[in-house]
Amino acid sequence: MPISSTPANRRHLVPGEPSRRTGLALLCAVLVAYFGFAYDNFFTVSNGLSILMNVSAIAIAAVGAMFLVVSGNVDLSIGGQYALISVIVASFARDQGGLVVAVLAGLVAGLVLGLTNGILVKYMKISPLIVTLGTMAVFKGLAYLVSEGKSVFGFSDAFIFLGRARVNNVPLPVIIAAVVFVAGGFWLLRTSAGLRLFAIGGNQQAARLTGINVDRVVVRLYVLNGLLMGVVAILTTARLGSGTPQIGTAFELDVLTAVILGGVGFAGGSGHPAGVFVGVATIGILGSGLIFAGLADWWQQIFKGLVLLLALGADQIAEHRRARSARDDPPADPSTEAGEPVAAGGSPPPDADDEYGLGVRRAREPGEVVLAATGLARRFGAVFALRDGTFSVRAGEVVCVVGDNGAGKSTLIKLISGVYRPDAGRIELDGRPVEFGGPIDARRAGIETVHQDLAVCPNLGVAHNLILGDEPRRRMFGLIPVRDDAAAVARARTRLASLGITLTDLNRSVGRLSGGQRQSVAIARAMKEDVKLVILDEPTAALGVAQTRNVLRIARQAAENGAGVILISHDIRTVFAVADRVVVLRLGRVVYDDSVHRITHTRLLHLMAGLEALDDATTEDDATTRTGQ
Ligand SMILES: Nc1ncnc2c1ncn2[C@@H]1O[C@H](COP(=O)(O)OP(=O)(O)OP(=O)(O)O)[C@@H](O)[C@H]1O
Repeated sequence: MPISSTPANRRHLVPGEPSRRTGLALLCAVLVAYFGFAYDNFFTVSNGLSILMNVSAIAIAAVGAMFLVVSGNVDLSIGGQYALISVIVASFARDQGGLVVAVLAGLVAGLVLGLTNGILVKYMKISPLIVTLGTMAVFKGLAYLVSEGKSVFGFSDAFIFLGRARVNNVPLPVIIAAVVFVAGGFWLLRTSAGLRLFAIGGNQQAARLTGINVDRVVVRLYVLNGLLMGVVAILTTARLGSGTPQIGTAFELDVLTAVILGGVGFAGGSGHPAGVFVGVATIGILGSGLIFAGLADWWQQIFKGLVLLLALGADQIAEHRRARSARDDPPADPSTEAGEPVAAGGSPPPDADDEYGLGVRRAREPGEVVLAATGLARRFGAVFALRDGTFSVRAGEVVCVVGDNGAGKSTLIKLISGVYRPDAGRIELDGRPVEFGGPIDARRAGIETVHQDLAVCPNLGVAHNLILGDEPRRRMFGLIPVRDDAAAVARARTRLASLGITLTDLNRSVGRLSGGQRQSVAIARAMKEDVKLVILDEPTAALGVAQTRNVLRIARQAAENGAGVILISHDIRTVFAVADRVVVLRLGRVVYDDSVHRITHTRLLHLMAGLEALDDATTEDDATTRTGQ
């Protein structure tokens, strides 16, 4: 797939990977052509309006379903919600007689049902498929219970008018569906909240680490979905003049088919409202055409089921093609993979210990202490993961923390980045004691962590990944708050340039970058303007030599830009290539903390492995060997 470059003045970047299923729009065109030729009355205004009327319910519900599937969730209970809300609305419309009361009852019912689904899915940590399969049955059953299995009718004219009113001969439900669809599509593509749905669908953990409250977003999506089902049920009940528990049978089949047929990936993280529009149109035309053909209900079910299977099959093929093209794509910028190290102040010849040839020259003297950890301890049950974590990091300094497996490195880092609370000891940031209730607190205080699993969203572009959680915004027409992608690109360019990273296409999905480039993006994201400390957890673990060299150069540059850097590594060569100081952990204690110039490879290995007893005085030999002085 050709990758377009990102013009600096592009005002809008589409989030998520393209669906690669635009071919399915053809299905819609073929159906229209076939039914149009086969049946004389198919291409009439009244049939067009009747199709629009019939799909208006699907179109409104498809907006909620699109949001859910993009975020990696699903709601199978919408048919049950449809039936239950319909009989509730009908009961209120009949007994209370008032339009407002019936509408409010429908919206409140939708809100409660959506909230129920959201809470069950998120806080009970159950798969959305299973939860909503269960609630589908419950809601359906309740619809029969509430209505005693009968249709509820006898509404006021005002209520019936809501479903049957026309504006310029266009039914009101069609107009409402169009407004909901356009507003929903705009919200998904153009706002920060919409971008976050794609992020959650692409990598939920990464989204969470950028500070997005994933649970809250997902619960809200289910609530919104319930509200939209409220709108659908109100309009249909008013139009039909009755509420019945049979309504909504196989409705979820129609809606999900439209959404998946329309290119929304079932795995989450991709999709476009224009595709969903085509999906909805296809379902509407197919439904109408099958009625024209005079086929019985069960044939319609069979056809729609087959179309859903076709859509899911196409989704699988599209996923496969996406993965293959990501594998086959050349790195976006070979220069960032094999580029020569650029150290501040020029590139001195690499010394003997600098096996990566970084040629680091410290242009800046370490500044004030940014982080001071004293006596940090943490145990898990009977296991002392960390007994005495005492060390400090200065601004502009790279401190490598090394140690054998189980030495306590990750625990130390998790205490500093707010993942765990220490059992004992204290952390000072810029000379002030701090206590973190969670990672978000640490990030707010200026501590950024690049985790080993990178925590980037592979389905989002470079610029979108860099701004996630702190998206620049602007007001469209001075009124509507939207994401400011031009500012996002500008911010991304500045950030990448400050670290010497050259990626020209900032709209390229991060999943299509090489491992080294992905790591560079993750580090760049951590390098916020006000960052004080950057923690890099094994940043070169899975990289080749050229990529490792590049990532280490970027880590070094982060320090040269003024941040304190903690780098966890198992690789001794990394330590000597990039560190100012090295901290060795052994069995939960700091057993060495000194300049990298005062230790040899051998002694460092011995300390890590516990082969050398703690020796206060670093031997003269060691120091001489390393520094060559
Ligand atoms: N959540 C936990 N529950 C129980 N034990 C834990 C937990 N986290 C760490 N430990 C234990 O604490 C010790 C230190 O673990 P830690 O992960 O901090 O070491 P590490 O130096 O990062 O190791 P590695 O290099 O293998 O990742 C180990 O014995 C580990 O099994």
